Amino acid sequence: KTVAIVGCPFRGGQAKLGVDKGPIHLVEAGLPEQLAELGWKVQFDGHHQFEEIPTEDDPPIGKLKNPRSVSRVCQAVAKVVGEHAKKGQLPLTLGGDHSLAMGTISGTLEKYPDACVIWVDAHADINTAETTDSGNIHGMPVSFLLGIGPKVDEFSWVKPVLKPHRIVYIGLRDVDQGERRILREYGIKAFSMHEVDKYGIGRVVEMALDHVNPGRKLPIHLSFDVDALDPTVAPSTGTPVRGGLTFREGHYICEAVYETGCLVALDIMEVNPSLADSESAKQTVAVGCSLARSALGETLL
Ligand SMILES: N[C@@]1(C(=O)O)CN(C[C@@H]2CCCCN2)C[C@@H]1CCC[B-](O)(O)O
Ligand SMILES: [Mn+2]
Ligand SMILES: [Mn+2]
Ligand SMILES: [Mn+2]
Repeated sequence: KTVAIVGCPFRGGQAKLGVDKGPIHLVEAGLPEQLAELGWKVQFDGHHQFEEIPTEDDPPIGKLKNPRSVSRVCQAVAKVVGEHAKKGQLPLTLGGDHSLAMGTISGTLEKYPDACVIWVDAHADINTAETTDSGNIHGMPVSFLLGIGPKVDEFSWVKPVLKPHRIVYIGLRDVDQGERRILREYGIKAFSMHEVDKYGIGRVVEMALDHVNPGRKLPIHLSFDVDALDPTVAPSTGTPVRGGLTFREGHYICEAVYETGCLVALDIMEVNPSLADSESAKQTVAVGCSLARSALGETLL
């Protein structure tokens, strides 16, 4: 089985510099070799060069920042991920900020229209053009994929391919008021850190899978924002929030998803190597690599 590494050096979905360097740090930490070690055939065509749209040519649309750049890059990513998936490969997208998931999940669902999404994150990333406060599109990908909220012409290419009962969240602990309303209104299942504490990660993952993939027959797209982990575990990320998943809880999710045998696509997002001292940056890059390995079959015994 081939894993196709899609390096996406992109930061337009948010304001901090450095998250576009995530892919190169993950690759230079040896991720391709580590996956080959696990027995994967590894295809890595080099990092995608997204031609930048100069800021002066990409003014906000309403509150949305860098809309043309985000749209163009995500459309390119959707095409690349879709192509790899159609070839029967497993696309592993390395971010880059989480707005990229508009592209990755669009690509996956083109090949696997009935795929379900497991979204591991401190945040719901489900703000609409109306509910967003920041205007940072990395806080919005899920709303575009569901086709909810006011239409934004620039993003008309994003088809409403995702259904509310086909996504489940694990790790939420910083959800805006508007997002809380949307989660309730659409009946979207979310296991916050409260549920992780209450039931333990084993039961939470089982309940999450039972919700979106009851017979374990549907393909799974795992979209992992490293800020789901506690900042002591993954410090070098753009929007850290205290009280997150432990190292083991994060890896357990990946191991359990791999065990289903249903994984068809994986995103490791929001590693920003330039946000902390080099030790913390290295630690965060190393966690990104180990999460990917666990989701792709690495076991402890
Ligand atoms: N909901 C957010 C948005 O900007 O829309 C607001 N939040 C930051 C904000 C800081 C002040 C207290 C409330 N939270 C970040 C989140 C997006 C995270 C995107 B991800 O990809 O990193 O998950
Ligand atoms: Mn996110
Ligand atoms: Mn997040
Ligand atoms: Mn983040």
